[in-house]
Amino acid sequence: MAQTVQKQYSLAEVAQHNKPDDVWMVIHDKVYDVTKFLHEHPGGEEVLIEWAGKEATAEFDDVGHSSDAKEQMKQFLVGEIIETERKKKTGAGITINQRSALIAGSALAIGAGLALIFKASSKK
Ligand code: HEM
Repeated sequence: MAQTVQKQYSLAEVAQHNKPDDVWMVIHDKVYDVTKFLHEHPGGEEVLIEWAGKEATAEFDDVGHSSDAKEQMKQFLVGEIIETERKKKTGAGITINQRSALIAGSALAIGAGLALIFKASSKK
């Protein structure tokens, strides 16, 4: 099947679909219309309504949705976020996952601290 060009939406456009009878959301820079899925969502309709019109990537990932869920969400795909507003930049920008940067930073700081302690104790 040929790759179709996805419709481009701004975050502001998605934000207008924020009512219980019109629920869009952004997950990994893709736009989903989950209005018809609300009643079927195993995690309940409330969470979907709560994130209506919003960027719900972190929340979606935090649940640890199954590959079945990821397969299922494809049928609700209506487009993608315009390139300038995407979290994951392609081209000039780099992908920064702030959480993993924080973890890596802390690990580095702990490592440096331990190295100092070892250095100090080996001087004795
Ligand atoms: C298109 C979007 C979504 C689809 C297709 C989807 C699909 C599913 C499916 C199939 C499950 C059952 C468990 C699994 O297979 O992983 C599930 C559970 C769940 N989902 Fe979603 N989901 C979507 C978005 C979201 C969002 C945005 C949130 C939170 C803001 C959310 C929160 C939950 C929760 C809390 C559960 C229950 C987990 C449990 O009981 O252990 N989902 N979802």
